[in-house]
Amino acid sequence: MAEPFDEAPVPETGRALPTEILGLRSTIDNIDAALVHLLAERFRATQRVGELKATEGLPPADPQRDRQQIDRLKAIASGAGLDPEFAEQFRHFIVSEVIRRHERIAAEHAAAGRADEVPPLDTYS
Ligand SMILES: C=C(O[C@@H]1C=C(C(=O)O)C=C[C@H]1O)C(=O)O
Repeated sequence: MAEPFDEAPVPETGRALPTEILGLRSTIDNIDAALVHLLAERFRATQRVGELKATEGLPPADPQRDRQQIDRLKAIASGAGLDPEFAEQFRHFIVSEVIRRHERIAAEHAAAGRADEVPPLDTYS
C-alpha cells in the first residue's frame, strides 16, 4: 500500500506539478532524513557529555565553548552561502535543548547521590 507521501500531489489548481519540483522534493526529503539522523547522532554525543559533566561536577553550559562554536559555525555558514544569523539561531535552538537535558541529567545525578547516602543512625527512636 502506498504511503501518503508517495502519492502524486494534487495541487489546488488541478495542474500537475512540474517534474523539476517533484525531483527537488525528493532531494529535500533525503536531506530532511539526513538531518534527522545527524541530529540524533549529535544528541547521543551531547547526552554522553552531559553524563560526564554530571559525574565530574561540571556546569551544563559552557559559554566559552559556545562562543567558539558560534564563530566557527557563522564562518562556515558564510562560506556555504547560508545566512550566518540563521545558522546561529538554528544552533541556539538545538543547544538550548542540549543544556536543558544536561540540567536534567545533573539533577537526576544529584538525586541519585542523595539516595545513596546512608542516613545517620537515630538512637533516640
Ligand atoms: C555539549 C556540551 O554542552 C553544552 C552544549 C553544547 C552543544 O550542544 O554543542 C556546547 C556547549 C555547552 O554549552 C559541551 O560542553 O560540549
